[in-house]
Amino acid sequence: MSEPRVRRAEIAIEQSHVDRVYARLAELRSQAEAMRSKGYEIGHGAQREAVFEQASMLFERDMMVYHANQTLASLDAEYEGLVFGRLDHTSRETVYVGRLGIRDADFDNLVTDWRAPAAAAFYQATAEDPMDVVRRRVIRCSGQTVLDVDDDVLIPEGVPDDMRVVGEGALMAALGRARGEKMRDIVATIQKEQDEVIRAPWRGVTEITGGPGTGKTAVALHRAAYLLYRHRRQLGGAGVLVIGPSGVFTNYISRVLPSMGETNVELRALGQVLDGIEATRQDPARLAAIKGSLRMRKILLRALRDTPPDAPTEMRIVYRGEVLKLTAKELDRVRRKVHTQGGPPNRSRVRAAETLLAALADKAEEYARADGRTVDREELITDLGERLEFHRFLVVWWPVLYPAQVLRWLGDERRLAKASRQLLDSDEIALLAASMADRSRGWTVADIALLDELRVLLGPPPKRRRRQQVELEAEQERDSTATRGPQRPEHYDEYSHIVVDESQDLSPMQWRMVGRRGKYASWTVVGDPVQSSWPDPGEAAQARDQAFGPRTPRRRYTLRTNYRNSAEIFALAARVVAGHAEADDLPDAVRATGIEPQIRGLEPGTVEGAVQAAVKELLDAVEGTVGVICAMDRVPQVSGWLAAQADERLKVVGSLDSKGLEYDAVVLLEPSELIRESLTGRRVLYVALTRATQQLVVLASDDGWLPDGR
Ligand SMILES: Nc1ncnc2c1ncn2[C@@H]1O[C@H](COP(=O)(O)OP(=O)(O)OP(=O)(O)O)[C@@H](O)[C@H]1O
Repeated sequence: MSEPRVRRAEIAIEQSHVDRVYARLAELRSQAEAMRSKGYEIGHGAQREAVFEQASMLFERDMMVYHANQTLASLDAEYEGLVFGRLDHTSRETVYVGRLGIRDADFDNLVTDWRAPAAAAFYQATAEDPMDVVRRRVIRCSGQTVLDVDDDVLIPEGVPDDMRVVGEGALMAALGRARGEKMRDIVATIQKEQDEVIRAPWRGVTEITGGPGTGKTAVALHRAAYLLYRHRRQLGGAGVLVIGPSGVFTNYISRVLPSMGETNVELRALGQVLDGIEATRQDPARLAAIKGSLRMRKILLRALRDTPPDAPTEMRIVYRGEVLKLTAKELDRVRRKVHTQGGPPNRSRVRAAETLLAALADKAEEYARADGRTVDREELITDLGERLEFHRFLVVWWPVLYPAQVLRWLGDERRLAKASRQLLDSDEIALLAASMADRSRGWTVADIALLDELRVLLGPPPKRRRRQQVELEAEQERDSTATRGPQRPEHYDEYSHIVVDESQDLSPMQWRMVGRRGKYASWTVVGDPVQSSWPDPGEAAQARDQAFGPRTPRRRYTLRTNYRNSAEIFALAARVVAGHAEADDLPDAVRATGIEPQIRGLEPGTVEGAVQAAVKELLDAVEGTVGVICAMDRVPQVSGWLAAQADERLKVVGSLDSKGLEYDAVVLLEPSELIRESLTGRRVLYVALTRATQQLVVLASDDGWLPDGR
């Protein structure tokens, strides 16, 4: 038979299996729906029963409805193809591999879940170690239709006469395909080195390093899905948290886990870790470096111990006809005493009251001594402690404090200077105070870690005040940022597994924030030191080690193949970062396209037109997305230039927000500006240069960004 006829025949064989799978899926769906209705019926019946029976029935109903809903959610998830692989073993047994495991009515496997041990050979078998697999087949579907098949023969001498082999290069075909707005899963083409990381043991810390495009993010997400499948009992309850650098990024990766049937993983950007607030704005590099450094912890601690701006500066209270007066200095002494006894201020109210009463008693004794009298301290303390006026004073002098409020105090330069003695210089103080004083623009991503630190340092407000806190913070955010409904209202610390992507960029304060959520967790940590935009890696490493805990075992994997960029594009990126990375840190790009990246000079006054022309050209040249990457503060201007080019495939992003993203084609505007705006200049430029899969146009008015200016 000719090759096209063989291919058609093989596609037809796989189509008949895929049809059986979908028919069975429809049956399972209606069973799940029936179970859900039955669950609701039990609930209705229960209303008429005795209370204890009602409770157990309601529980049963909840479980049934829960399970039915879970099943329906995973059956309904959007997939590009439920069945994507097939293994033919030497024993002639065949195993179909897919996103879910499905059995027929006789309990025989129709599809094996990709995460099950029986599917491991799909990813791990090689010609050297074929694991009894004669033929590995990738099946490409659109909806329920098989479009193509692609085979690898692992034991050529084991191919039986009636087995046909079609095509080659499922991976290359997948890499060459156009990119959409959201990342796709890679279950059908996971490579062996990646599979090893995905299936690594769940305990401890698994570190994944590798250059751009090596699949670190894809691997980390598939690992989350794998771990939940294999260790749901240990990990499912407290849940899995995935932390990404930005909301744009979490949105980009949001479809990967649902497409594998996992809907219970929480994705959060660094600006969204704190419930109720969503920060998207980035600070300029110098300011971000101050806010992210460990010095801030001490500054915050000093700030919250300072006298609140509205606190009264004097106390007067009448006891037995005599005015007892505490001056500002004396009140400060009392405040210091309460703080030095430790404990978060919101939990130290009672101690504050006791210390204040003791100071009043001291004062009364001091007056009495002068007149040769004595004072009954106990009586004084009981009497004053029960007075309404005393409590009225206490609530304003030792108010319940909220993180947002204390952080705003630092907008007062004098107060900040006091809190940052010997920690910040005067320029840094001016910069930080100006940022905290500016209420018009809401919080930045770096502020979230500070708010979280304060949350812990201040301690929880009394219960009835918590609602007020949410309202206060919401009110402060209303103008500039959107509020999110709290998903996990308390118990922040209970995630069982945390995935941190782009971990090279977490500041020490962000590591503290994330570490707080993983006190008992195992970790998957993804990063590439060469792409780092954080200026003090030593301090960040220290905070990271603390987040993991001192005795947590670690294992490290390095991925070395760049699946994203064409070899031509990556060669330019590698040249630009050469002096800032060891050759061993740079991956190999596997796919050549024959299209070199273009570098076009810009003359003054031609920038807008040049951007518009390059964008138009690239939108015509590629089928998928086109990204325009520029310096962070240029984004509004460039978006304005492209407002008329209404095309959903076009996105404008600032350099820092381009982390982790990818486009079919990229226009990179003024690379020297990217270097200047960041404290780790070339590394950020390297990130921007490695976002394109097919075509790259660099528009530059100078050559300073190229090594040797060439
Ligand atoms: N085995 C694979 N099969 C198909 N596509 C793959 C495979 N591995 C990686 N890719 C693709 O390569 C691209 C890069 O992957 P990913 O974004 O995970 O890389 P990364 O290492 O996180 O990159 P960066 O550090 O630049 O953010 C994605 O489009 C991903 O789907």
